Amino acid sequence: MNITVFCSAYSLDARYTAPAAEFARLLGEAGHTLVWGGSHAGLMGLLADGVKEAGGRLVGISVELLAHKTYEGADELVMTADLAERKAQLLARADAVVVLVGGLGTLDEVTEVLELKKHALHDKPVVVLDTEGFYAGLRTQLERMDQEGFLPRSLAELITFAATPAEAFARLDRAS
Ligand SMILES: C/C(=C\CNc1ncnc2c1ncn2[C@@H]1O[C@H](COP(=O)(O)O)[C@@H](O)[C@H]1O)CO
Repeated sequence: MNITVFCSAYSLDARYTAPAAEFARLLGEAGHTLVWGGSHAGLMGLLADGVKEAGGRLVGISVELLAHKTYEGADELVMTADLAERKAQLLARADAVVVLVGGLGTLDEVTEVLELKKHALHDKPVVVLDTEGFYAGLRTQLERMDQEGFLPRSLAELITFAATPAEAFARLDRAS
């Protein structure tokens, strides 16, 4: 499977990096392909290293303005003209989308994927690995949208939350 992962471009504390490394190992050992932003920066680089070391493939979707941060050693590298084109490619290449801890870039990517899913423009699984309850606030906000009639389909159809790398990985298996 091609698994698109959104995650932080920053170097983080071990309580965030360890579950990301574990998820990378699971992906690689299963022979999946990681599709990601194509950078060596922070958690993105750690993830790519882990998938590669465990035997997986890497497809990087980079963007002109961040070309200097490109990961060397991807099996395939796509250079896009702008962030919008990159987001479109990250989704187009995915069989499923996984969200690890991240900042505004990650939030931008996941909200776009959810908005497109809301409009039935795709139906790919979206799984959040909610390490350390990092996404508790986002989850609460989404649940309120669901409960108070702001969503055209149930939240459970749009996105699922996993507490551990193994749980996130198992959800991908069910998606294949
Ligand atoms: C860390 C720095 C620059 C590197 N920046 C990025 N490189 C590649 N991809 C990026 C970068 N910034 C955002 N992205 C995309 O958004 C997600 C990460 O953003 P976040 O704000 O860190 O969550 C990630 O999924 C990428 O696709 C500065 O030296």
